Amino acid sequence: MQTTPPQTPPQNRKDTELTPPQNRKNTELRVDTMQRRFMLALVQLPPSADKAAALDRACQRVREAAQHGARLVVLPECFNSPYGTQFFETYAETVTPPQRTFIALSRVARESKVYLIGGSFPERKSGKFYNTCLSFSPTGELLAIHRKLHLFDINVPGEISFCESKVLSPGDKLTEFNTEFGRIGVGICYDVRFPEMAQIAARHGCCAMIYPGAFNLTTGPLHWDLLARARALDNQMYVAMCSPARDMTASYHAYGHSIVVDPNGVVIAQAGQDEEIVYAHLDIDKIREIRTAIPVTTQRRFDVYPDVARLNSI
Ligand SMILES: NC(=O)CC(=O)C(=O)O
Repeated sequence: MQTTPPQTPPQNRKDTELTPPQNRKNTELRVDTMQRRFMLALVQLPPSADKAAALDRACQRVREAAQHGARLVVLPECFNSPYGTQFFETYAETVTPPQRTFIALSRVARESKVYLIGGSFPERKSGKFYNTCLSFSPTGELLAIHRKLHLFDINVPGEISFCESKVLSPGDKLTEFNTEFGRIGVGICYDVRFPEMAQIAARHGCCAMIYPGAFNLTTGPLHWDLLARARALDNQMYVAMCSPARDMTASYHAYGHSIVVDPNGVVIAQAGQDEEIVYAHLDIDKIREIRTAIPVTTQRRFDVYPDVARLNSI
């Protein structure tokens, strides 16, 4: 985690540098310049063991989303590798130097002129492995690297047992970046279960929290929608979660149902279980309206309980 306050003004900063809360007016939406309405697309792709084919298909669908007017496009968790600890080392790539996945995502973001939150892929770095999401600008510039902070280690007896930490290491920082629509926070899948991340992003002025994710047939029906709605309502911000499509022949059965929730906690777009692109208009003014009507953002009692954003100050 970064410990010294960055000097660069937020609008000129690119990636994961976060202004410490004490230097910023909390709860202010970061909409300085800006375009107040834009289209988000979640690309729900089928899982594939063929990395090159999956990457091609992802790029093709990003172009399609851009042609439909999307300005921010999101891919699913592990979109070009099977999701399983036995696969991560085989499919892993480096970010430095950039390898195939980085190069293809950067190129398609540039060619399609979209912001791209490139799902995730297994990353190899200094002898360790991470579940990593790269975000690119419409010029193909790398804006942010998010390494899944909370690893998916669960055991629901008789249902599902998964232990990402057998192979993966956790990331160690929060991820936000600026766009002309507003500031965007990024997490990966299991990260959505940890409300502090979204809360901090909201208090840093983010308009949306975006999670590439791959829930399963046990936790998906139970928690997927509920978590997306909870993070959105608690923080009066947009929340989107982008899943792989379901494939019952794959080793991991993803839930699907990619979802976009508005700052009232209302689901405004949702996929089924198959391959699909879901579109939603995000309206920055709506956040302000909702926060004005039900002003919990400014009614917090930090005199009684601590400001979590300060506790997690980076
Ligand atoms: N796959 C994940 O990281 C998380 C998940 O499936 C769950 O939280 O449930």
